[in-house]
Amino acid sequence: MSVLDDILVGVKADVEERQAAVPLDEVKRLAAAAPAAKDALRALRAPGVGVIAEVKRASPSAGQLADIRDPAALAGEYAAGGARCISVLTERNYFHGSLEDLAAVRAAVDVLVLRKDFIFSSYQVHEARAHGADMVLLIVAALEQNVLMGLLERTESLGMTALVEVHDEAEADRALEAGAKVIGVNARNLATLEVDKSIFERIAPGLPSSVVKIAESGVKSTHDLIAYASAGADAVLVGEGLVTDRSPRQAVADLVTAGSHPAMPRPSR
Ligand SMILES: O=C(O)c1ccccc1NCC(=O)[C@H](O)[C@H](O)COP(=O)(O)O
Repeated sequence: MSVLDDILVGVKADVEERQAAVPLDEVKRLAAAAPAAKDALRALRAPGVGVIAEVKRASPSAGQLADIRDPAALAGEYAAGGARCISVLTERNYFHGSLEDLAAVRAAVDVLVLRKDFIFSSYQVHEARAHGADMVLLIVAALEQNVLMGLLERTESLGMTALVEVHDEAEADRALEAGAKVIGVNARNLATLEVDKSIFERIAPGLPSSVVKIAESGVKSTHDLIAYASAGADAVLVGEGLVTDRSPRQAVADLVTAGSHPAMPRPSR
C-alpha cells in the first residue's frame, strides 16, 4: 500500500466518524450560513509571485516538524509577512491537523484560507466551507475522474476555488479536462515521498495561460521561489521551510520580496 493509500484509509475512517456525529444536512446548513468565500482567482492573479504559507505540524516524509500550539498566531505572522493565502493541513493522523485549526486560522486572518486535506467526498467540501475555507485541495491521484469533476463542481457551487493537484502530465490532462482553474504541481510524489522540483518546469509549459499555476513543495529559499517563478509559477506553496524557520514572518517576507522584484518573470495571460 502506498503512503497516499494509507493516508486515505485513515481519512475515510475519520470522515465516517464525523459524519455520524454531524450529518450532511447539518454541515450543509453551517456552510450556507458561513460568510462568503473570497475570490481566490483574483487574489492569486495579483502582481508578484504569491506565497501560500502552510500550517504543517508533521508529515509522513519528515515526521514531527514543529510544535504549533497556536495555528492562528502562526497564520497571523504569515499574513503580516505578506502571504497571499494560508494553507491549513486538517488531516489528523499524519499531519496532526484539524478542522479547529482551520476555523481558528480563518478567524485570525483576512487573506485566503485553503483547506489542505485528502478530500474524497462532498461532505468534506461542505465542512471546509462551514469552517471558513476559500479554497480546497483536490488531489488528482486520489480521485476517479467522475469524482474529481463532481467535487470541483461542488466546490465552485459553494463559491470556493479548487486547487487541483497533479504530479505528472497525465494528471495535468485530467485536471484540465475536469475544468480546473488553479493547478498545483506537487514536486513531492505522494506514493514514494520523493521530491523532484524539476517536475514543475516539465509540466507548467503545457498548461494554458488562463490557468493559475502553483508550485508545491521543496521551497527552502528565495532561490527556489525564483526558479519556480522562472518556470512560470504564479505562486509557491511552502510548508516545512516556514514552520521550521525561527522567524516565519520574516521568511515569508523574504519570499514575497523576491517574488515582487521587477525582473521576475510574470506568466502572460
Ligand atoms: O509532506 C509530506 O510528506 C506529504 C506526504 C504525503 C502526502 C502529502 C504530503 N504533503 C503535503 C504537501 O503537499 C506539502 O505539505 C506542501 O506541498 C508543502 O511542502 P513542503 O514545503 O515541502 O513542506
